Amino acid sequence: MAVYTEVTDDELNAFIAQYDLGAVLSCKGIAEGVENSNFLLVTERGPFILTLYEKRTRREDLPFFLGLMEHLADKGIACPLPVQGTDGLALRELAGRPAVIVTFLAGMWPRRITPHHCAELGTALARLHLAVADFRMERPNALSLDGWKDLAGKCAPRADEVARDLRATLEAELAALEANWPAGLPSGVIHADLFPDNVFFRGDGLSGLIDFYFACNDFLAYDIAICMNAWCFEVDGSFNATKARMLLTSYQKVRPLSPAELAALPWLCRGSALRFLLTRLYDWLNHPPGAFVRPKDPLEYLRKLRFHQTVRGLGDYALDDGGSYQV
Ligand SMILES: Nc1ncnc2c1ncn2[C@@H]1O[C@H](COP(=O)(O)OP(=O)(O)OP(=O)(O)O)[C@@H](O)[C@H]1O
Ligand SMILES: N[C@@H](CCO)C(=O)O
Repeated sequence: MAVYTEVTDDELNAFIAQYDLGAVLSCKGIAEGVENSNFLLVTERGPFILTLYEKRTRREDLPFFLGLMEHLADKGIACPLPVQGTDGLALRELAGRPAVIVTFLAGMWPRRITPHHCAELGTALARLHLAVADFRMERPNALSLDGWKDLAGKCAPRADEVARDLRATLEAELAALEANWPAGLPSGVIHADLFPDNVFFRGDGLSGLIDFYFACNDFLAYDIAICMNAWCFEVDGSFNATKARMLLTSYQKVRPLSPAELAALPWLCRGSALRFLLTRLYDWLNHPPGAFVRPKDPLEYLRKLRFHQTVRGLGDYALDDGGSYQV
C-alpha cells in the first residue's frame, strides 16, 4: 500500500498541534496510490488527507503544486485545498518528509468507465485549462522529451527482460517523437496525470479532481492525450472511439480546440503513451523487493503505444470530424 513512511503517534500529535484542527481522532494509511504516502486523518474538525511526499515529488516543486490547488479552488474548481497551520504555513515536515494536510474531497473514482464519465471529464479538464490562464507560477514538464530520453537510457540495459526488443522499440519511438513533436500549440498548466483514480464522482456527477503532483507547463492538448490513453481504452486493449468523442466534444463546448491541436493529437497520444510506459518500466525494474506497492503494468502502455503508431490521422480514431459529434 502507498505508505512508504510510517508516522509515530508522538510525531503526529506534535505535528497536529501546529494547526487549529483539534485533537486527532484517527489516522489510517490509504492503500491506493503509488507515489506518496497518504493518510486519512480524522480530527475534531472532520476528515482531512495527510500527505508525506516521497521520491518523485521534489521539495522545490511543492510551492507550485500547493499554489496551484489554492488558485484552482479560488476559481471554483473542486480540488483539495492545503490547510494552513496557526503560523499561516501549509508546507512543513513530518517523519523526515515534506508534509501537507489538504481538505478531504467526497466522492469515489469510477471503477468501470462509461462514455458519460468521459463527457464529465472533458468538461472538467477544459474548465481546469481555462482556470489556470492567470496562474503565474511555472514548472517545466520534467517528463517530456528530455525526461523520456533520460528514463529510456536508465531502463535500456534491462528493457528486453520485460518485452522482446523493447529497448529498440523505445529508441525508435524516441527518435520518431523527436522528429515529429508539435511546436507552438496553446500551452499552460496541465494536470498531466488525470487518470480515473484522480477524478471523483458523486452519483453521475464529477465531484472533484485530486493529485496535482505532476502538474506542469506544457501543451494543453497533451493533457487531452493523457486522458484519451487513460480513459478511452478497454481492458482488452481496444480503443473506444465513443468515449474519446464524448471527451473531446464536452471539452470543446468549454474550450474549442484549434485545427493544429486536433491534428497534433496522434503524436501527443504517442508521447503520452511513451511517458507512462517509461515511468512504469522504470518502477517495474527498480521497485525494492518486498515493497508493499505493486508497480503498474508497463506493457499496458506498450500496447497503447503500438495502437497509436498505426494511426495516421484523426480518422483512424474515428474522430475525423474533430470530435464535434453531438452528445
Ligand atoms: N483530498 C482527498 N480527498 C479524499 N481522498 C483523497 C484525497 N487525496 C487523496 N485521497 C485518497 O488517497 C488516494 C491516493 O491519493 P493520490 O492519488 O494523491 O496518491 P498518489 O500516491 O499520488 O497516487 P497516484 O498513484 O495516483 O499518483 C486516492 O485514491 C484517494 O482515495
Ligand atoms: N497514473 C500513473 C501513476 C501515478 O503517477 C500511471 O498509471 O502510471
